[in-house]
Amino acid sequence: MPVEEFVAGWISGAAGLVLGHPFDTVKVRLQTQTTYRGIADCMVRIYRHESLLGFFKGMSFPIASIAVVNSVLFGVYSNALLLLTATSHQERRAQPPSYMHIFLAGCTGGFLQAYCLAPFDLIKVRLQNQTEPRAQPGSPRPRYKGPMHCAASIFQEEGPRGLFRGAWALTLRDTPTMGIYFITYEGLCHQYTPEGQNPSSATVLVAGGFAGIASWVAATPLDVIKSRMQMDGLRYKVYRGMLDCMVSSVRQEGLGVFFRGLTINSARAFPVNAVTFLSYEYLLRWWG
Ligand SMILES: C[N+](C)(C)CCCC[C@H](N)C(=O)O
Repeated sequence: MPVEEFVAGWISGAAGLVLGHPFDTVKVRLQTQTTYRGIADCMVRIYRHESLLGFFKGMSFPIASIAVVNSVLFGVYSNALLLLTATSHQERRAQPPSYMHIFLAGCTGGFLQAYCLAPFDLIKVRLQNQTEPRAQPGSPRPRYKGPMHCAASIFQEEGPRGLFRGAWALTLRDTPTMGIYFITYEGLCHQYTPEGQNPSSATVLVAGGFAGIASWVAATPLDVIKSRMQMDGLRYKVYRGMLDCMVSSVRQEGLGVFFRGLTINSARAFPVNAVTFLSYEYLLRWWG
């Protein structure tokens, strides 16, 4: 089994992650808290109240876990294509796989990575939603002191299953949309690359960027539900399940609730995924 894809997936994911985390924090706050009037208001208030560090809350765990998550995504995707089409990463330029195969391989990668991602994503969302400024004498203490404390508290208070809160919504969010992610990327690369050649850096950047945006547009409705389910159970349980969360969110806030965070997420998705795909492609070419 080719392991290069797993390692390339890990490094490229980490590069994208650091770049996108500040945007991600704003997105999560907009999706789960109703006190912000918009992106600018949220940014200004995070900066004033929590300083620049506020934007980087909850980042350490994703950095540690991206090794597993992105390497599973890219590794499973590439190896699934190998199974479906009997072509390696290099050979696929000359013999491009069908879109059906790309979609299926993407969905498989998305499905499997969702399970690895679920507990890490939950902890990230809980930490991102802590609005208290960094420890200053006399200031209110945040609920969780850090990622390990957060994980241990969830385990104690909500049981082992608590760590997988929102995992269903996350799996439903990622399975089809990872198919969309890879189809958009491969489709755009194919469109703008002469037969049999490797795509240029500019093509990879643009195709990666649009793959990020397209998949996030499709993923946003379930992303909102996922984030809300993850925050649920913290103090008291509001939702009886995913469907209940959807229905009561729409009842209270209208259909627009499904698009919360879409603008900031698209702005984040372009650079993050451009960098992710560029480093992935270059690492594989370098090793190949
Ligand atoms: C499929 N879905 C839209 C959920 C994610 C696709 C992009 C994943 C990337 N690591 C990022 O954070 O942007």
